[in-house]
Amino acid sequence: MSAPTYVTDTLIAEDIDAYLARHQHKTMLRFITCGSVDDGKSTLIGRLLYDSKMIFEDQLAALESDSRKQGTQGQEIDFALLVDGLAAEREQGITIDVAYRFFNTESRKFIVADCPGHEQYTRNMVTGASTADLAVILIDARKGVLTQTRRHTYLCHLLGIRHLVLAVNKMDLVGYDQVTFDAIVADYLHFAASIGIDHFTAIPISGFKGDNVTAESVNTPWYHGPSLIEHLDTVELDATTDQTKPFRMPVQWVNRPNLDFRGFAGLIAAGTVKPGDAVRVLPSGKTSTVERIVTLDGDLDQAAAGQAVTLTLADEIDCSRGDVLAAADAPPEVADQFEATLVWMADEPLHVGRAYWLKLGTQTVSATVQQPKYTVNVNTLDQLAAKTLELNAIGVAELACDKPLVFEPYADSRTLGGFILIDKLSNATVGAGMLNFSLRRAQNVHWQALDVTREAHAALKRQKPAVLWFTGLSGSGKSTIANLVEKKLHALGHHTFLLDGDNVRHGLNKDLGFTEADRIENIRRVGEVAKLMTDAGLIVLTAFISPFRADRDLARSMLPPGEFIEVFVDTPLDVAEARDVKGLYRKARSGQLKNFTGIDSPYEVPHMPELRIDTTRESSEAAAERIVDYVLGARAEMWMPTI
Ligand SMILES: Nc1ncnc2c1ncn2[C@@H]1O[C@H](COP(=O)(O)OS(=O)(=O)O)[C@@H](OP(=O)(O)O)[C@H]1O
Ligand SMILES: Nc1ncnc2c1ncn2[C@@H]1O[C@H](COP(=O)(O)OP(=O)(O)O)[C@@H](O)[C@H]1O
Repeated sequence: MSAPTYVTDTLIAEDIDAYLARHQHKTMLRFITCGSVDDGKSTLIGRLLYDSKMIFEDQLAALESDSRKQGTQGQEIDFALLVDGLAAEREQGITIDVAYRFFNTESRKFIVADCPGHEQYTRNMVTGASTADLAVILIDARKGVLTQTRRHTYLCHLLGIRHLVLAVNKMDLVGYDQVTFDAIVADYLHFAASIGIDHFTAIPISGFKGDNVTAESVNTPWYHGPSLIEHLDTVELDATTDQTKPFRMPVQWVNRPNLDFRGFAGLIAAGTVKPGDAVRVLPSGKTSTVERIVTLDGDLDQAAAGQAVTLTLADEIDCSRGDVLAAADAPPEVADQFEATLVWMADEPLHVGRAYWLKLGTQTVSATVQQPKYTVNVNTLDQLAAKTLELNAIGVAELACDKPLVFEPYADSRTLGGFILIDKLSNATVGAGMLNFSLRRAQNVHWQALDVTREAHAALKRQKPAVLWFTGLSGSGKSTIANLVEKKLHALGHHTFLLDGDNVRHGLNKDLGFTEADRIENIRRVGEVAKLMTDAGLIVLTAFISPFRADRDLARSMLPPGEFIEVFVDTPLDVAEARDVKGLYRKARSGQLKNFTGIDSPYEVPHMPELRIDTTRESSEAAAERIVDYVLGARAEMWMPTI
């Protein structure tokens, strides 16, 4: 095989338009390099960049002088310096973030993600691997297959990378010995097969000397396969494979410049599409026919996976951002409960039962994750029992969404099976996940349409249902005020029910304690019960500390707008502690009671409660009056009962 010719120009050397024009016909391969510092990952990438002349002259000059200064490779160029951009990283000798580099050959453009090798950077590696077509797993020929080789391979496989290259590096240091190479390959083959990998390409290389990297090496006459760059240049791309699958296009946005044109724009995730093809809009299931395929360069007769297009349909059907257009006869599934594999990416662990935003392509829903079925020890691949997922943990759990998702298992489609979880308050990405399958549960349990509706229940009681959600520290006055409010409402002929923390914890929630996870579950259940009670037409009062904002917000989200009234009983800690109605603060201070709210367990104050009661200024009686006025006042006037 002859080595591909490199493109020798650099970006600054020519006009950007000419550059783009010259490269636009090229296909793109995204790949990731895995291995630890000592395996020579940065050196290898540095060499690929250097040999493809994708380094600017000023960088080159700096590189040569840096190489001499650091003296890591004698008088020779240390390619790793080119890649290990961060100063801290150079000092520590580790690659800490995902760095993306670009280079190209005559036929392909490449984006390489240089991912850190250490276990504490699993999340970074997952980020890089999730979009890669190929992974280069580097092994030091002197060391062979190590724990981290197995970990990286497992992660790459988990993240759906179909092409694996086992680059046995530093062959120069083992005298280019074939026996060493063969033994490593046999060892790796054994492991790869055990986790379901059926093929990989093994190449003996020296990133430092250049053997089999960008050209065949004379030092390995026993090796007859391609050099690394030849392999990267010819390996089949995911987009090519995806074209043979049924058509799918998540709708990115609806293009409606005037009344005569309505197009659905998106990136085709799989398959091909032609005018005249029957398509189905999901989740609604409505069908239509493709009329035109519009692009900036004019209409197309056909488009395929990887292309960004705008489709117009023959019928005026509902379709908006987040919907998926698919082949009418082979649509993806729609479901709201799944088993998924999750990678936890936040310092704060997963909160079982808490609602997160789940973003899958253009679809966003609210989702809760259940206790993991197990987590995977990424070094031994053992499955372990776990209550939650900590930073960098990988686990399998069930999750439930508040709305159906159009999806495919991740193994079939990264686009329709891969998702991220976002913390609703901080907006930070806390996890990444892969949908494994839908749970039939959701499909077989249908909402039962009740003849006596919630409106009918409420109308008979002549009241607008509501949840008065009292929140505040222990001893703040929640129970006292809620009791008074209930008495007043009752006296006025209203149908009410008070759910009190102490009482519910003796029955429905007697299995729960005061850990963060248990409090989340406590509030989730109370939210569900309160919602059912409003369905029955009641005015519900709840008196729980409910210390976490996200959980109160979840309870709020279960109800129609205006029905959830958050009452923040705002009593400073020192005042509540001085009252110490139940003697619990004293116990907490003396260490007899752990996880006590305000002492060694947090309380997140509401940002925008409907009502705030400062019990140091307002008597319980006055507060109760004010709350009753609010519930029966402006809110109620707007409401006319209908049966
Ligand atoms: N560790 C710890 N922290 C806080 N509270 C404790 C704890 N242990 C027992 N108790 C008693 O339980 C009551 C709070 O239960 P809640 O269900 O309201 O708590 S939470 O909403 O789940 O946080 C609370 O009642 P109130 O004082 O009425 O708030 C306490 O009496
Ligand atoms: N303005 C007020 N509102 C409510 N409670 C008050 C007020 N002032 C003093 N208290 C006293 O504070 C204590 C609150 O206890 P409790 O209602 O059981 O609180 P929580 O249910 O929040 O734990 C009661 O002893 C109550 O008499």
